[in-house]
Amino acid sequence: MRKNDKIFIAGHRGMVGSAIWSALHAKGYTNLVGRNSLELDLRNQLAVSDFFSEEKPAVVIDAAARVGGILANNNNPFQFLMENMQIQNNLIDSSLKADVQKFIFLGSSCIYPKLAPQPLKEEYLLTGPLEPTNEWYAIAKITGVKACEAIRKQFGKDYISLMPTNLYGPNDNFDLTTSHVLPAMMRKFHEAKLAGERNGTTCSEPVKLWGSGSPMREFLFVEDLADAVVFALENEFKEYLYNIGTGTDLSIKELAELIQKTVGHTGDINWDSTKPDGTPRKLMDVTKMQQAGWKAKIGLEDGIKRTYEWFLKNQETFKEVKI
Ligand SMILES: NC(=O)c1ccc[n+]([C@@H]2O[C@H](COP(=O)([O-])OP(=O)(O)OC[C@H]3O[C@@H](n4cnc5c(N)ncnc54)[C@H](OP(=O)(O)O)[C@@H]3O)[C@@H](O)[C@H]2O)c1
Ligand SMILES: C[C@@H]1O[C@H](OP(=O)(O)OP(=O)(O)OC[C@H]2O[C@@H](n3cnc4c(=O)[nH]c(N)nc43)[C@H](O)[C@@H]2O)[C@@H](O)[C@H](O)[C@@H]1O
Repeated sequence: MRKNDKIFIAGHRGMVGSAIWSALHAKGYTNLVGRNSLELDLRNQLAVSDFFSEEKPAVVIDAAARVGGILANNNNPFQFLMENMQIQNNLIDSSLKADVQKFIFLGSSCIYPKLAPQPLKEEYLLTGPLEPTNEWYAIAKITGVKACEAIRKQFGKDYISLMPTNLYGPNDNFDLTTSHVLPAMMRKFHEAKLAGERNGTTCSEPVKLWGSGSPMREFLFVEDLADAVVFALENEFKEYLYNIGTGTDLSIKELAELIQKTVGHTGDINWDSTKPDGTPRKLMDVTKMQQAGWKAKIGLEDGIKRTYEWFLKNQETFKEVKI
C-alpha cells in the first residue's frame, strides 16, 4: 500500500466507517474517498458502477450496511437481507470489474451457527443453523464472505473478510428501538438519571432492559476495529476470513452494571421478558488475527468511559437510525 493510493470507504459517515477514515487519515493516507447514501445509494447498481468508472479506487473498504440491534433485525428481515446483499454485491462486483486490488469486507459474528462451540473459530462457518433473530442479516453477510472468497480463489486478488464482534463507540446509533444493547443502555441510564434529578429525588428513575440479562456478549471499541482494518490493509493475509474481537465476554446483566456505574445511575433495573434474548453466547476465537500480529488494546471499562464522554458532548446531535 502506498500512502497516496485512492481508498474508497463505503459508509464513511457511520460508526465504523468514520473510525476507519480517522485512523487512515492519522496514519498519513491522503487519498480517501467517501459518499453518503444521498450522494450515492449503494443499492443502485448502475450508480455504483458509474462511480467506480469515474473514481477508479485502488482499494475498497466496505463499512456500508443496513445495521441494527436485535429488535431491528427481528422486525425487518427483508431490509436486512435484501439491502445488505444489494450494497455488498454492487461494491464487490464493481470492484472486480474496476480491477480493485484490495477489498475489505466487514461482516459480523452472527454469521456463525447459533449453537456453535465457543469460542467461535472461523472454520465453524456453515456448520449449523443460525440464530433466528438475525438469520436474514447473517445470510446476507455470509454471501459477502463467500463472494470475496470466490474472487480470491478464481482471480487471485486480495479480497478478505473481517468478522468483528459486537462494536460500540463514538457515532453509534442511539435510537432506543433500532440500536444495539450498549448505546441503548447508555442512553436509558443517562435519561433515567436526569429524570430522577428533575424530580428532586436522590434516586434515579428505574430503567427497563430487554430479555433476561443472561446472554453473553463480547464488545470491541470501534477504534480497535479501525486499527485492525488498517493492519489488514497494510499486510497481505493468507486466508479469506479473520475474526476481530477481544477474546473475552460478559453477561448482559454485568454489562448493565458496568454502564450503570459509569453513568452514575442509582435506580432499579427491570428486565422485560417480552423482548428476545437472541443467541446465548457469541465469543470470538481471535487466535488467527493474533498469529497474524494484531490484537485489541482498549479495555471495556475504558471504552465505555470514552463512549459516554462522547455521548455527553453530542447529546443534541447523536444519530438515531429509523427503519
Ligand atoms: N455496530 C456493530 O455492532 C457491528 C458489529 C459487527 C460488524 N459491524 C459491521 O460494520 C459495518 C458498519 O456498521 P456501523 O455500526 O458503522 O453502522 P452505521 O453506523 O449504521 O453505518 C452504516 C453506514 O452505511 C451507510 N449506508 C447504509 N445504507 C446505504 C446505502 N443504501 N447507500 C449508501 N450508504 C449506505 C450509511 O450511510 P449514511 O450515513 O449516508 O446513512 C452509514 O454510513 C457493517 O458492515 C456492519 O455489519 C457492525
Ligand atoms: C452485532 C449485531 O448483534 C445483534 O445481535 P445481538 O448481539 O443479539 O444484539 P443487541 O441488540 O446488541 O442485543 C444484545 C443483548 O442485549 C439485550 N438487551 C438488553 N437491553 C437491551 C436494549 O435496551 N436494547 C438492545 N438492543 N438490546 C438489549 C438483548 O435482549 C440481547 O440479549 C444482531 O441482531 C446483529 O445482526 C449484529 O450481529
